[in-house]
Amino acid sequence: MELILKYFPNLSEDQISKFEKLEALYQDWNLKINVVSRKDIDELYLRHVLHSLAIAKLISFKEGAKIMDVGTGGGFPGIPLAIMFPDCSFHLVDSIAKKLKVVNEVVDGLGLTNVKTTHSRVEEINDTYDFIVSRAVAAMPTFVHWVKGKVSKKQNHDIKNGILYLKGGDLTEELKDYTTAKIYNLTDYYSEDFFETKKLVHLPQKFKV
Ligand SMILES: C[S@@+](CC[C@H](N)C(=O)[O-])C[C@H]1O[C@@H](n2cnc3c(N)ncnc32)[C@H](O)[C@@H]1O
Repeated sequence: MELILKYFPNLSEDQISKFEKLEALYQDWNLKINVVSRKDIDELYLRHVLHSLAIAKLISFKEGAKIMDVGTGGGFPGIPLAIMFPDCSFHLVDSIAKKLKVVNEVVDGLGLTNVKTTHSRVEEINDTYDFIVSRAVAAMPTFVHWVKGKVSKKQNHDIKNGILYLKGGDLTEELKDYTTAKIYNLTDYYSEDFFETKKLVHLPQKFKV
């Protein structure tokens, strides 16, 4: 938890309490339904919570913003972001029901009221969002295809609506067709070795003018 406060020192008491509760909730639920690897559970705050919150280093979602987390798995990056931005609504989607069982239990355990979950492939979701966040789900061309038409055209933020994707490694090849993509190195935000190769990609939605 000190790790979170190191980078996000202005959390409210309620946010601190929710972040603190995450560890016990995931430890408990992960024993019943394995959604997070053993090694990752031991380093939950580094590998999952802080990593998810890299998005909050780039953007402060405004009150009322709608965000979808595609392929949320055990709730990342959606749950840490929902704690960080209590005035925004988060839609966490995954195609595997047992993962969402864990997410729903964690959401209930925390008393989070700004999270909705749907068991579905994202292609079946018919709604629009200010931002679509994700981590480790599909290569960018596939992902872009899946979420086409799901980004709202009404702009309310300092950066353009679109995709915010947490990715690792060399992205040159994967992003070569996306000339508007902006890549942020997580080492600009965090000093831990874990983030050395990690990146956040912002792909603004293209709009006809
Ligand atoms: C490697 S896991 C990543 C989970 C989580 N985002 C994380 O970083 O811990 C990929 C997740 O994407 C989900 N997924 C894959 N394709 C999907 C699709 N088309 N629609 C919804 N979820 C999908 C899988 O069920 C799986 O839970």
